[in-house]
Amino acid sequence: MKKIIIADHIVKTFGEGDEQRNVLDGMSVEITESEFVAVMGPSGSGKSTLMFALSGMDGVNSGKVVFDGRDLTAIGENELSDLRRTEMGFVFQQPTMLKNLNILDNIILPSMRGNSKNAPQILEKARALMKRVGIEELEKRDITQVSGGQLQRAGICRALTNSPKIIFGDEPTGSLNSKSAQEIMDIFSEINADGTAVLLVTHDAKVAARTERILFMRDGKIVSELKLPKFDGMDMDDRIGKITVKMLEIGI
Ligand SMILES: Nc1ncnc2c1ncn2[C@@H]1O[C@H](COP(=O)(O)OP(=O)(O)OP(=O)(O)O)[C@@H](O)[C@H]1O
Repeated sequence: MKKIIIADHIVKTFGEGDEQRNVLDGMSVEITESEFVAVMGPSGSGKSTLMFALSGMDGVNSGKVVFDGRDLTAIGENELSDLRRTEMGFVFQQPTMLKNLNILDNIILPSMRGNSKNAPQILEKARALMKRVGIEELEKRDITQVSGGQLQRAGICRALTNSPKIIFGDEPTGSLNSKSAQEIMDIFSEINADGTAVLLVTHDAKVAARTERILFMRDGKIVSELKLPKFDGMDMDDRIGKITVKMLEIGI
């Protein structure tokens, strides 16, 4: 299978002088096309920093990140931001949306930038996605007039409107109740089943248990990983058990 991301001995340093610290400590990782991956680890172990490095949202001090054949450490900021906009999707714990735009306009805004000639197709895609995640009735609503789960669904539609090759999620279910979290994970599973790679940073074993490879981080390194078969909707307890045992084994 083709590798969509190859990160080779990446180092990311924060702080200066005595405070200087390698938050990513020369780590390497590869993500395959259409993989469903979770990154777990204690607070401060570098999970979000890794996600920022793999997506080119933040640079690295040394090492290389190759995304679909392009070296993110060697291309300019404009090319990088185009690449992020067109080939990657991002979902955060709290979707940042503009208060003066309705849900639909928030969803299409990033895809429209520099691409207004494709407005009809973008609109069509956005509406199809909204239907798929069950928020088609909400397109005219203000972002303050929907629930957290509905807003997160809108965030996922926004991330998918450009048909990215990978979705990065940083604690995407972190602010949702367990029913909404479950529904959002169903959506991520479907997106992945359609062939989009999904990489989720999470503290939640229930979220990680839906994926097929879990990377465990500590002190800026991947210290272990766990592979799981595709989730069949039945074996949740067993998967959570395996993750818990692994975490105990490696002491995180
Ligand atoms: N811009 C920054 N400047 C200085 N230090 C930073 C910066 N961003 C992150 N750090 C530090 O790097 C370390 C790793 O942060 P990161 O957010 O990647 O951890 P994490 O594993 O995602 O943690 P959490 O689970 O709490 O979100 C932390 O000690 C954090 O304080």
